[in-house]
Amino acid sequence: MTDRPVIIEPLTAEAFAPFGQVITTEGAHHYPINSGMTERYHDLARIELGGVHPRPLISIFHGQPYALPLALKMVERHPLGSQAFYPLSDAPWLVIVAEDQGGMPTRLRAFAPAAGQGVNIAMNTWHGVLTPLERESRYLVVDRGGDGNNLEEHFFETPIEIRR
Ligand SMILES: NC(=O)N[C@@H](O)C(=O)O
Ligand code: NI
Repeated sequence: MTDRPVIIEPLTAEAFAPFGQVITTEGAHHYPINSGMTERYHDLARIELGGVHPRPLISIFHGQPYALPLALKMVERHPLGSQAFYPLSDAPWLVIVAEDQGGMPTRLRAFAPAAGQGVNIAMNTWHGVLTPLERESRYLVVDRGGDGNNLEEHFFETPIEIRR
C-alpha cells in the first residue's frame, strides 16, 4: 500500500469498470413507457446477490460530510453482494475503491462523481465507506441482505491521504 497521497479523479465508466458500474442515464439504453409520458433508463447496473437466502435491500443513507484532505483509515468489502449508491441531492461526494492482491487492498483510487452519477460497487470490491463532502446528503442504496457475514474490513497501519 502506497504512502503517497491519492489524487481525486473524475468518475468515468471506463476508469471504474474494474470496480463496478457507473449509474447514469448518459449513454444508457432507454425507451418510452406509460404512453410516452415516462422514459425508462433500463438495467443500469449489475446487482449481485450471493450467499444463503439473499435478498435485495433498498435503504437511504443520510451521510455527514468529510473534509479534504481525507485521512482514510480503512476500507471494507461485501463478499456476498454488490452495493449501489445513487445521490438524492447534488452535494459533492467521493467514491473510494482499491484493487485487491491476495485478499489485501492495494492501489487506491478516489473518484469524484459528476451530477447525476451514482455507482454500483461490485461484490467483494474494496471500498471506502460513503463519503459525502461539504454538506450532509442522502443516497439511495441497493445492496444485499440475507444470511452470513457480508462485511469485511481492512484497517491501514497509517491513514492514507486523499486529496484534490
Ligand atoms: N456498512 C454500510 O452499510 N455502509 C458501508 O458498506 C458503506 O459502503 O458505506
Ligand atoms: Ni459498503
